[in-house]
Amino acid sequence: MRRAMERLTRGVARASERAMRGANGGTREPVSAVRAGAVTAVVTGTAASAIVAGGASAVACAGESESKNARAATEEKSDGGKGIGKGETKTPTVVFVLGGPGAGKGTQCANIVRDFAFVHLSAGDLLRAHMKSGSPEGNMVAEMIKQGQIVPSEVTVNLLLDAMRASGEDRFLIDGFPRNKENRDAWENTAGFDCDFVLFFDCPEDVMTTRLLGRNEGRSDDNIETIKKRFVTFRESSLPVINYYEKLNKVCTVNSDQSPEDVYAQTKGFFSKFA
Ligand SMILES: Nc1ncnc2c1ncn2[C@@H]1O[C@H](COP(=O)(O)OP(=O)(O)OP(=O)(O)O)[C@@H](O)[C@H]1O
Ligand SMILES: Nc1ccn([C@@H]2O[C@H](COP(=O)(O)O)[C@@H](O)[C@H]2O)c(=O)n1
Repeated sequence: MRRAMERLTRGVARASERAMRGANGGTREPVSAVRAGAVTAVVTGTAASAIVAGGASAVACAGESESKNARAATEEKSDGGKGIGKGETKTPTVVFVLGGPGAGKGTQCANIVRDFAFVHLSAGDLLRAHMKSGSPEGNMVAEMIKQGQIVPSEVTVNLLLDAMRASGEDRFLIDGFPRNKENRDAWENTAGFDCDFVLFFDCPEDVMTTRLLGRNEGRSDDNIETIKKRFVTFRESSLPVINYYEKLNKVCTVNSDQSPEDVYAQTKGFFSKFA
């Protein structure tokens, strides 16, 4: 684990340099990854799954209650981890947790942590803590969050790696990451291992809007103006990432337009192999 983390840290500087050359806060993702007709569906409030290409795979994943790819990854890991990463004998288990703003990612991660041996790392929480530093970089992060924009990957990946290292653990729910292609590239170029699977909470925008406006945690981005911007960022930059993993049959989709209990009943099925 330690060697994997040291390698991650070395690699992140190189990847960040590459990513930062073209970084613009999350608008570089090709919208072509999203099916054309579906964009309208999202604008009108249809659940995001309507625009994720390869939806059949997601249904298959949900129907199985355990991702085929997650199982395959576990089988590889139980074989000493050979073939994962670059000569590492042990790699962390990572589940990326994605979904629109207010879809319920944090709420469900808390449930998973209670019942399974995972560390929850929220990219948004790490960035919010970082912005309180008052440093120039912290101020930049504060402004980008207020505008609903995606912070350059160098910042986020470093915060995640530091937190992973500090935990001393080897199973992580990484919530709200990767949020765009730049995030994903930075991860791929540095980690040397991919996620086991992506847990995608799918929820209509009108439902998410109501939840965010009722959250009442004093967040600078839980206001209607920023919420609209966050939805645009999600559609344009984050859904293509889900599309990408969908094509790899790695997405486990949960309909999060249900009570928290019902959402969790569906969610925990994907973690049975970790019990
Ligand atoms: N299934 C649900 N039904 C109703 N309310 C919910 C549900 N899940 C979460 N909430 C509430 O909605 C709000 C947003 O939930 P949460 O913070 O978990 O979402 P999130 O996806 O992590 O959001 P963000 O991406 O903005 O951090 C919270 O106030 C939470 O209590
Ligand atoms: N990978 C990420 C994750 C988050 N952000 C910024 O933080 C904001 C809040 O994120 P939540 O997951 O807590 O909703 C988000 O809108 C982004 O501004 C980011 O840049 N990169």
